[in-house]
Order: sequence, then C-alpha cells, then structure tokens
Amino acid sequence: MLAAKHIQLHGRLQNISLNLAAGEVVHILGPNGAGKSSLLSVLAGLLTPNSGDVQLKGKKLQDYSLVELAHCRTLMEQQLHSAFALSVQESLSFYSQRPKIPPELEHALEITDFLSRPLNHLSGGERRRVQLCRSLMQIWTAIEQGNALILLDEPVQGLDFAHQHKLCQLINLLATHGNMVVVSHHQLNLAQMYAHRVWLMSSQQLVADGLTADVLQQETLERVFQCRVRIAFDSEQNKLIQTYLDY
Ligand SMILES: Nc1ncnc2c1ncn2[C@@H]1O[C@H](COP(=O)(O)OP(=O)(O)OP(=O)(O)O)[C@@H](O)[C@H]1O
Repeated sequence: MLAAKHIQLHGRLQNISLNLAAGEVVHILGPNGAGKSSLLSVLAGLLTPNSGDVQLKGKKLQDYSLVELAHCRTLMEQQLHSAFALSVQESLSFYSQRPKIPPELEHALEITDFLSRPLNHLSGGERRRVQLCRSLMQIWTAIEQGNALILLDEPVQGLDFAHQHKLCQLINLLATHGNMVVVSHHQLNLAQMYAHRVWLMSSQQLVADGLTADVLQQETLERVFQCRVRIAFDSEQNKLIQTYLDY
C-alpha cells in the first residue's frame, strides 16, 4: 500500500493526497506541466516535498535507506540517457546481476536481438525498451514476490503501436502478482483500455481520482485539456473505445 497525504512541492504540486493498493494499475494523465513527473519523483522518494508525507507499506519513505528503496521500487524517468558507448548487455548488467532477461520482459520488450549493440546506436523506441527492461530488472526479485512499486514516466513515448500495447499488457500482468504500478502518459485510449484507475492532474493538483470510465468523461476532459473531445462508445461490449479531438 502506498499513501500520500497533503503533498506540497513549491511551484510543482499542491495539496495532493492519494493511495494505491497492491495489484493496482493507475495511469496519470494531464496536460504538460500539470505535475505528473513531479508527483512520480515524490512517490519514488527522489524529491522531498515541502510538506506532507508518503508512506510505503506503512513506513515513511524518508525512513527507508536508498538501498532498501532500490530493491523494492523503480522509477523510469522520461529522459533517455545514453551518453556512454555501453552495449545493451553491459547496461543491463550494471543494474541487475541476472544473467538472462526474464521471459515476460523479453516477450513484451523484445531486446535480445540487439543485446550486443551499443546503446547509443539504437533507435529512440529501441532505447526506450532497453530503459524499461533495465528499470524492471533492477527490482525483478521484488516483482516476482509481488512486493514492488513500479513508477514509469511516459514509458510509451517513442514505442510503436504494437509495443505500446505489449507494454501495457506486461504492466497489467505484473500487477496481477500484487505489484503496484503508476504510469504517466498522454494516451487517453491506452488509459481507457488498461488503467484500473486514473489520476487526472491539472495545474499541479489532482483534480480527479477514480475508475477510468468515471474520470474520462467528456466534460472533465474538455475542462482539463481546454479543447473539445468526443468519446466513441462500443455498445456491444459496453466499453469506451476511443477518445478523439473534435475540431
Ligand atoms: N526541476 C524543476 N524545478 C522547478 N520547477 C520545475 C522543475 N521541473 C518541472 N518544474 C515545473 O513544475 C511543474 C510540473 O512539471 P512536471 O514536469 O511535473 O509536469 P508534467 O505533468 O510531468 O509535464 P509533461 O506532461 O510536460 O511531462 C511545471 O510548471 C514545471 O515547469
């Protein structure tokens, strides 16, 4: 269980309270600058809020050592760092002692074919897949035990259509073991398909927290994104299928 109470971070987050249960997948949505990355950094214990606190499994984040946190939570940041000419294999070994990529990760991320290539010779999407693999392998033991907190900041950025869906399916699979997952991105349709719950942010505040279908309402989206939207509804399957901009 993860719980945040009255988080304030000057100029970035205002009075945010939330919680996340074992096995839940939450997608954070909201306009640029809304505070999604800042919130993920606070939940990871990498940014200390000016007031309020975050508790992971009943213990304040600041009472965990960095080593303890590094074994049970991962934060994949937006930026791709590949200044060094390390190979993909060397980069993975740096973060994990495991000799092999777990099959679930390989199935979704498909990176075995370029293990021997230098990271900085890969395409943007390929590099993103390596970055995801590395972040998840870092805490793979905790993930296998269903004990992990997985925080991913715009993980689908640069991924092709098929890999976006494979990643979302992987995330939901990992949650079935009891892991907690928070993912920020800008794809309303992926949230409609895969999120258990949505945190909608705007102007550094959490403006809605609820079941996906309840939060992704036309009126709410139009207010937050300041544009007209339309939502297509599949009446046979009784679910939302697509959100699109209405010109
Ligand atoms: N290092 C920083 N120092 C001070 N302010 C920052 C810093 N990083 C971001 N901000 C500001 O904090 C606010 C929230 O930024 P944040 O990066 O959390 O938004 P975001 O929702 O992740 O945006 P995006 O969708 O563009 O990635 C913005 O007003 C931003 O300009």
